[in-house]
Amino acid sequence: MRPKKDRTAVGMPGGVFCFEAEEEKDMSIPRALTIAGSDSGGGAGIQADLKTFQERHVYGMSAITAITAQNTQGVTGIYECSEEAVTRQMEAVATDIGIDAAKTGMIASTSIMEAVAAQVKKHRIHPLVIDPVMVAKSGSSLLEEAARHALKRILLPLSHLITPNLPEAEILVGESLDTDEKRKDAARRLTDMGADAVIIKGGHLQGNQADDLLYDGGNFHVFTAPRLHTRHTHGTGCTFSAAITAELAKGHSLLEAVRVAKAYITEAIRHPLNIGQGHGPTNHFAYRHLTVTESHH
Ligand SMILES: Nc1ncnc2c1ncn2[C@@H]1O[C@H](COP(=O)(O)OP(=O)(O)O)[C@@H](O)[C@H]1O
Ligand SMILES: Cc1ncc(COP(=O)(O)O)c(N)n1
Repeated sequence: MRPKKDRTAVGMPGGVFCFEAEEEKDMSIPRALTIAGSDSGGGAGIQADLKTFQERHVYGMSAITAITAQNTQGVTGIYECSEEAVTRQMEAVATDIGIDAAKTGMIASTSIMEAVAAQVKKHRIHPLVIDPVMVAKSGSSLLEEAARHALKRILLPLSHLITPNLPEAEILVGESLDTDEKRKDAARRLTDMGADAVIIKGGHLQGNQADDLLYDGGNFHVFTAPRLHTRHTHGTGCTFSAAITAELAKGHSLLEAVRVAKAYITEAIRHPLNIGQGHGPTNHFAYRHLTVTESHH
């Protein structure tokens, strides 16, 4: 791309300049869609997903299922979008731009799940990562109680990967998962219910490790990281599943996608931004700095 001699760009503070559009050339940037709730505080949901897509060099698009009034201290309002609003957003991006991979986050009701599933099938959206968001870290419910069963029936069978945290996995299989064997069995059962693959995240485990257990339908893989002692873990699950989705959009294998996502989320937690007075967000700049540092050695 060539720098453009553009009067609006030249002379902007910070030496900003823009590039001439190469209209006829397919830039072939991978495109990823997030179907999730908006977090006004910018730490979780749509905002975390789009920041992650951008950092992973993927073109990000969104279908907003609900607007939450939220900050690092909690959720003060939830305003659900209509099924029509969700359908039209998905239809708009699928028919024009195209989707290389998609993820779901907060989908609060059965009727919106049905609308999402219809669009996924109609436009053959694949691979689809399902983050079965149920309760915010601050304690607010983000999924109607009655819709928990619908999530298993409607969304789970469409998923290339489902990414429950420990409490979500326990709800999905209906029992406590306090041993490695039980977690392995739960992962197998979730694939029996229709998911191609399952990763049970380790953020809620006891102990010094935050290890995630992946079952790819044939084998188990454990992605390890030390438990980082911080209260700034708002949006970790959203960030992790968005990073996996971004790598899948590039055509990478599931194992490679999870490997990159685990490194990304670990750095994003390791270097907190200290934003807000409660549970602060993940740091999307951290992995960039890590890779830049690595390339200098
Ligand atoms: N304190 C922590 N230290 C290191 N990794 C963490 C920590 N908390 C969460 N993670 C990691 O962040 C990712 C998201 O997990 P988790 O927090 O369990 O999801 P959720 O946000 O859905 O509850 C996983 O890879 C998990 O291992
Ligand atoms: C809109 C929205 N989506 C997802 C989460 C879950 O994130 P967390 O469990 O880190 O609070 C959230 N709080 N808000």
